[in-house]
Formats: sequence, structure tokens, C-alpha cells
Amino acid sequence: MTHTAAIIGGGVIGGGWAARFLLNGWDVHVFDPDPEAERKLGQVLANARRSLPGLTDVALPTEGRLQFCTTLQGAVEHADWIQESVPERLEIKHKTMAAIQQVCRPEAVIGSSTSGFKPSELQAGAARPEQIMVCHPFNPVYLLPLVEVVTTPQNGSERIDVVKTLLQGVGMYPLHLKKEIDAHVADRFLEAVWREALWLVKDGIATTEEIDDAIRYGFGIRWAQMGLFETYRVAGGEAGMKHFMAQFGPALKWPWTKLMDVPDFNDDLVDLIAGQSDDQSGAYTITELEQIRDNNLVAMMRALKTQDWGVGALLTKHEDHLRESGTEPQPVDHTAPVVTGNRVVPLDWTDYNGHMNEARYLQAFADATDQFMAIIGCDAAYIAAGGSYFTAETHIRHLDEVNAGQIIRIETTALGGGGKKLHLWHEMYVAEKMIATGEHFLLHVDLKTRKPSPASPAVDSALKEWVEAHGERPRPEGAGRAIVSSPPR
Ligand SMILES: NC(=O)C1=CN([C@@H]2O[C@H](COP(=O)(O)OP(=O)(O)OC[C@H]3O[C@@H](n4cnc5c(N)ncnc54)[C@H](O)[C@@H]3O)[C@@H](O)[C@H]2O)C=CC1
Ligand SMILES: C[N+](C)(C)CC(=O)CC(=O)[O-]
Repeated sequence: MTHTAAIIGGGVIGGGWAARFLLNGWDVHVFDPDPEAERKLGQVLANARRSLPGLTDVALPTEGRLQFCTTLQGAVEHADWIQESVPERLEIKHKTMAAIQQVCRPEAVIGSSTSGFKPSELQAGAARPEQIMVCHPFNPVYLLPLVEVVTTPQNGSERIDVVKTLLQGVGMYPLHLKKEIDAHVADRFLEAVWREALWLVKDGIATTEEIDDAIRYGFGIRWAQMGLFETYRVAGGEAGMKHFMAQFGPALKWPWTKLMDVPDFNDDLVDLIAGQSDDQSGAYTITELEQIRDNNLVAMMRALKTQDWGVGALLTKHEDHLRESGTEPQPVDHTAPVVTGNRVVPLDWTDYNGHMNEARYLQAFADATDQFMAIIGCDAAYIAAGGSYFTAETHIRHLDEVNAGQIIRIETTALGGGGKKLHLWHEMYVAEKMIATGEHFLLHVDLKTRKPSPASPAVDSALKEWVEAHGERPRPEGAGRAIVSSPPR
């Protein structure tokens, strides 16, 4: 069943929510009175389309339908989820919530993107306060998974569970704060760091660029994978957190922070910061910076996926969810080539020529071979018991380009096999267009002796069934081909 989200306020954050829902298969209705809203949201969506599909190794569901509505009622009346992302002013939020509640379904979720207001402030005077909660996301919403879900006892646990499940379904990480506080948790940190940075610039201690360098070359990447407390636990050495606190506890009384004072945010300070920021980053347009940011975020999250850690472990979980939701077709028909791959080209598979690097064709084909091996029974349990296949020879033809974000499908024909041998033919497609072929010859191996050995009777007979059925088909064009560029010497 397709869900529908209503996005009320389609600016930076509303646009990001719209993209997150759409690219995860939801229909999205947007209401924003700004005549420029559709153009602006289109830009956010373009950024999301070039980065989010390249984050995962599993194809996302078919994109939902996007509709701009001329009235708030048109946007919210059929929605399962209503996300308010209007400007951060309490009176605008109250007016918007009241208008939404007049026309929405009582069981719909109403999430507010507010950076700082408490849910009780948003619920005050509402017709159905239980429907309203804070769902505070992080920019860019289509890539960063964190959502601070801040509730009051009015919301009730059932509704909160529904909210968490729906957010997880679109790849997000709901962090449920049971106690409300101004600016929630993450924005209190951001505000503290921001205030300290303003002082450092104002006092001429560091420029905006030097402050950014202090973050991105050091503790910023540390925080991205371990956060604050785990990082400091490690910094305490063998004795851990207690030793860390014994060593640095006294610093709390030293003048290490000016946090309690706020610098006068006057024109001089604004001009100083804006000027330094122009010197630092003015060579790039905002769109270029957004794309650099998105590429880096995707690369970092994918790196953490290889470590099965933090945001990377979450990514793996979301991919499992996408697979379970049926985006990966399961092959059964022996008379046709078997689909052994259906995946998106991730952003970090792109090379200096701006397309999928040649090595990734082999990676995709190798994964397809693994999939075929599993289909004939050479799966993880079989391999753990000591039998497997090693590749002895490979021939890949690159017929066309493919770019990050495109979906590639691999169809496999068993050209031959039985006993120790396995001879596979992979065809890689983008939609109906063939973009590469891979011919691979493998030998079954005893993993203890590391020498060729016959496959088990079960694997052997499953393989022969495919070889026989595929043998009825015409031999694929290009099978058995060698490289011919000049006459042999
Ligand atoms: N920009 C950021 O980094 C983050 C902002 N937020 C929160 O998200 C909310 C929105 O912020 P941004 O997207 O940054 O602001 P924005 O200024 O980019 O977008 C606000 C949008 O709301 C529209 N709008 C104004 N009145 C409206 C109404 N009555 N009905 C429908 N639309 C209306 C405006 O036309 C505009 O397109 C705020 O509550 C903010 O605190 C949350 C996380 C991060
Ligand atoms: C600056 N800000 C308070 C709007 C920041 C946020 O709310 C979250 C973010 O994305 O940094």
C-alpha cells in the first residue's frame, strides 16, 4: 500500500522531507504559498535524486508521485503523515497546526520540523494535541537519518510506535526524547559550538576557515563514528572514562569556554563572518557546495557500512528492509536467464571519467556469480562446510556507460558445468539496454586443500538442471570471444 505524505512548507527542510518520502516510494503532496516553492523544491529533489539512490547497494522502490497543491486542504486531507516545515515562529506554527487539524484525518501523524520549540508549546490550544509531535530532522533530510522525535504524554505509546516504524521504513533513525527541552538534544550542541565559534571569530583568534579545519581534520570525523562519550572513553586509555574525567574534570573550572556569554550579534560581527566565509568558500556556488557535501556524506556512510558501525550499520538494516519489501526479484524459472543482480550504481563507483569504473563491472558480476552459486546450493552454509568455487578466468565486454544512481540488472546463463566446472555468462542491463557482458569460468575447490574437487551431488545436480535448461536457448552472442584488435603474432 502506498503511503501519502503532506509537506507543509516546502523550503530547505520541507523539500528534504519531500525527497526522502518520494524516493522511498511514498506519494507526496506539497503546500507552500511561495510562487518560487516548486522551483526551489525541484532543486532539492534534483540533489536527492543524484545522491540518495547512490547511497545503498539495493535499488530503492519506484519513486512516488509528487503533487503541488494550491490549498492546504488539498495537501493534507488524505495524508497518512503531515510534516510541518514552516518558518521557526511559534505563531505561524500555531496557525498552521490549527488549519491542518481542521481538514486532516484524526489518525494522521502531524510532525513538526521545529528546531527549538517543545511539543507542549506546539500542542497548546490544539483541537487534538495527541496528534502533534516534534520530528526534528537534519539537513540534508534526504541523506541524514537522524530525526529527534520529541513527545508529551498526550501522544500515547501506540502513536509513537507508528511514527518510529514509518520513519525507519524510509531509512531514518528516530531518536525518541521522552523529556522535552528547548532545542531538543542535538541543537543544544550545535548552539553551544556555534556560540563558541562566534567568540573565536569576534576575538580574532581564528577565521571561519581555521575553525572549520579544526573540526573536519580532527574531532568532526571522530564524532561522526563514535559520538562524544565513546570517543572520550577511549581517550582515557586503559582506565577508560573514569581516568578521562579525572584528567580533564578540573578543566571545567578553567577558562576553556565562553559559553555562558553571547557575543553581541551586531552588523560588525555579521560582516566579519560573512566576509571570511566568502573568502573561504566563495569560489563555489551553493549548489556546488551541496553536491560536494552530499558526495562526502554518501562516501562516509558507505565507508561506515563496511565496518558495520553507527550510521553504516543502520544503512545495512535499511537495505535488508528494502530487500524484504520485494525490490530484489527472486529467480525460479529454469527456461530463462536467471536474474542474479538488481542494484543501483552507488556514487562511489564513479571514476574520473564520470561513469561507473571498469572494476565495478567485475564487482557487480562477481556478486552475480555469488548469487548464482547460492541458487545452486553453494551458499554460506555450504562454504562454511568447506566447498566453494574459485574463478579461474574472466572476460568482460564494456558495451555502454552507466552512471551513479542508475539501476543495473544482471541476467545469468549457465553455459556449462558439472563436476569441478562452472561456466557462466552474465549480461548487465540498464532497463532493456545491454551495457556489458561477463564470461566467467570457475573451478570447484576444497577449501581445506585449496585444490580443485568435485561439487557435492546436490550442488552438481542443481547446476546441471540449469545448464540443461539454458542449453536449449541460443548461445549468447559474444560467448567464447577473445580480444581481437590486431592479427595474432
Ligand atoms: N534549515 C535548517 O538547517 C533546519 C531547519 N529546521 C526547521 O525546519 C523549519 C523550516 O525551516 P527551513 O526549511 O530552513 O525554512 P525555509 O525558509 O527554507 O522554508 C520555509 C518554507 O515555508 C513556507 N511557508 C511560510 N509560511 C507558510 C504557510 N503558512 N504554509 C505553508 N508554507 C509556508 C515558505 O514559503 C518557505 O518555503 C523550521 O521550523 C526550522 O527550524 C529543522 C532542521 C534544520
Ligand atoms: C541551525 N538549525 C538550528 C536550524 C539546525 C538544525 O535544526 C538541525 C541541522 O540540520 O543542523
